[in-house]
Amino acid sequence: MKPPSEKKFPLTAKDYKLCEEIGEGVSATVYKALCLPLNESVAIKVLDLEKCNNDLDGIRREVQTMILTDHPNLLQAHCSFTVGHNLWVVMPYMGGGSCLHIMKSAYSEGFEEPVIATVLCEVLKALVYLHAHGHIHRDVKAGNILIDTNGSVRLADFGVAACMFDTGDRQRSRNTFVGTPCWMAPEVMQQLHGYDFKADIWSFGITALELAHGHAPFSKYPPMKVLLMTLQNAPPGLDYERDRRFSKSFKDLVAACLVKDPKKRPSSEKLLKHPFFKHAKPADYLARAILDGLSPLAEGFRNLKAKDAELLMQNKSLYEDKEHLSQQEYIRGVSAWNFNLEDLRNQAALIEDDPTSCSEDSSMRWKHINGQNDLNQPNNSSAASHLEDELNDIDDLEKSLAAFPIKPLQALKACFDVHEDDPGSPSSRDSEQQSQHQPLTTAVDEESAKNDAGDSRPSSSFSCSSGADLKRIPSIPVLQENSHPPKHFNGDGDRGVGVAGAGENMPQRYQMERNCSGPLQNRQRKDFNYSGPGEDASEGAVVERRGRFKVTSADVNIKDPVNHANSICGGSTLPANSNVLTASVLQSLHCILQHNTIKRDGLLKMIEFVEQTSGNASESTEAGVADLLQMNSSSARERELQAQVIQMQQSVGGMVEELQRLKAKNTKLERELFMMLKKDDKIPE
Ligand SMILES: Nc1ncnc2c1ncn2[C@@H]1O[C@H](COP(=O)(O)OP(=O)(O)OP(=O)(O)O)[C@@H](O)[C@H]1O
Repeated sequence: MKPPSEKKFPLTAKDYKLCEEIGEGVSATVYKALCLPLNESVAIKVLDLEKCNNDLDGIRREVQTMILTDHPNLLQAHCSFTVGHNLWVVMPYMGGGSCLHIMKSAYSEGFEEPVIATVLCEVLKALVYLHAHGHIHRDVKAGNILIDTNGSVRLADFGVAACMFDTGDRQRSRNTFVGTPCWMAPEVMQQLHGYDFKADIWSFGITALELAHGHAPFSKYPPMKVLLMTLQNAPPGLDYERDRRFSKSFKDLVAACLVKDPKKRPSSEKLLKHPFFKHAKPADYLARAILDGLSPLAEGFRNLKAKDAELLMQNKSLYEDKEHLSQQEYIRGVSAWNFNLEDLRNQAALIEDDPTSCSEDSSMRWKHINGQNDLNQPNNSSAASHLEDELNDIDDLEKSLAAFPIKPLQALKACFDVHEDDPGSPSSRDSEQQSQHQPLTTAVDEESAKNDAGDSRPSSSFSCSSGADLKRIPSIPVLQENSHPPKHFNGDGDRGVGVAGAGENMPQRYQMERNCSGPLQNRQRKDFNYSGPGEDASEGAVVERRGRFKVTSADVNIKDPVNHANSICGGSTLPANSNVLTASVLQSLHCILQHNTIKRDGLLKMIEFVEQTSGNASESTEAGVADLLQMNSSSARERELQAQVIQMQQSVGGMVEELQRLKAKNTKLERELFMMLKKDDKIPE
């Protein structure tokens, strides 16, 4: 319970003087301000209720939680009120800014271990308090860890906090998809059985990695990829060469938090007893260790923004291509994005449409498929390398199909249907079942991932939608006035609320455009070509976007080994040294034959799989299929799955046609070869 506030913060905009911009989030801009009657510096978070994607409940919950909580490590709001269509949340000013801000300003490689231990220990105390009071924070990350000039640490941003005691409709919110993808626990992504405070422990572990490296794992990837990697890969950790500088206890702590099964993660209370926190130091240590020498917050923020702008301009002149530019913005901004379901859907739609190949580590795959590596030798004909590419495509295809019935996809489908909030969503299959389909893992290159992450704070908002029903928000009371603080903190968000203040002018916003740089489809399109190494060791495959959602034969025509071989042996004249030619053609033909055999096998497997998936639904005892059947037959999800099966069947048809075409070419080539050999035989005569 929070004691009544001694100070009464005014509830009208005219009592505050907005100064510089000090931060920008997905849905808000934060200003340093002066509370005139109290002559006190404050931070004011200005949320545009018309633009932001939050619902009224979410906003109200954030502010209520911020006001009601009372813990030295939680950022408590002084008060809030509406100003026109904006909500102003008045908070203590934290002069050091967020850990993310500090890292971007001066510690792009992350902090030293004692700093990390100190920060995390304070954050964990806040989590212990929140969890004990029935709250899940749901957005623990460096951007939400604020540091004051004296080094004190507070966890901020209750924008997505949920109450574990909620029931009924509000409980449903814990079966929905909230948070920022890189920090999001697998069970939050899956939404199969809801989640609890252990989701914060996962985010806490990711935050530990973020503080250690300067960026969160997978932060360079688009949200969809982050989802798939989080669900399918081994949890990230401090396992790399560059992590040698960290102690065993730190590595242990991270490993304890980043366990996929939430039941196996420790509670916040238990975690606080972890030996790692013996390294934690008093707050003033932080002030000395990381704040000394940093420029004032507003100036630092301006510099970062200018850097961002410069980078964007550079990219613009480099690429001139808007889509590519959007990609760059996207990559830089991903760590600050809140997850937006609509965009995820858009990404999924894009995945279905995008025919570009995204092959990875092709040589590995070739070996995997072919069981030999001779074609990878440098001397081999280019036909062979084309073949290799094609084989990779087939492998993608097989991999995609093999992965189709497993849990992550179901989970993602569940995500798309989030609004249905289906409690009977398909239950998961174990990862062991995945493993039988898992193709070879890609080699990892964390350093390159790190370099690519860019880590510049975006100037951006990603998901601004006008949200028709939000129009009513300003007319609805938002927050209990701080002049009547609640007597009890019982975790119930349904308290009476009051509105104060209205219609004051907003200051001129920093004229930098926010990052609403077009629909995600456009941003993503080129990124799909990215085939760089993943950041973390994988227990399963890094999922190919294209293959995961739609199997097409589109790529088969891109590099046609048969045509290539044709170009070697075709034409009306024969080279002088026909024996050499014959040998090379023979080699090519051998490759083609081999390729066709493998392709045929791939097709057979695919046909078999599609038949199984579509044909035995009624009798299947397989968990995934049975789970699907539990769903209402008229559900949108089932229809979607059926549509996918049909799509796959069509793809199979396409592949069969393609195979026939290749076979015909093959026969023609064989005939030509035969003729050539015959001709060769005649030469001595
Ligand atoms: N009280 C504060 N004092 C100082 N700086 C702050 C304060 N609150 C926020 N900031 C700065 O503003 C940035 C944006 O904060 P904000 O809470 O608006 O994020 P958000 O909109 O919730 O974004 P996200 O969704 O990414 O968490 C923070 O990362 C921090 O650098």
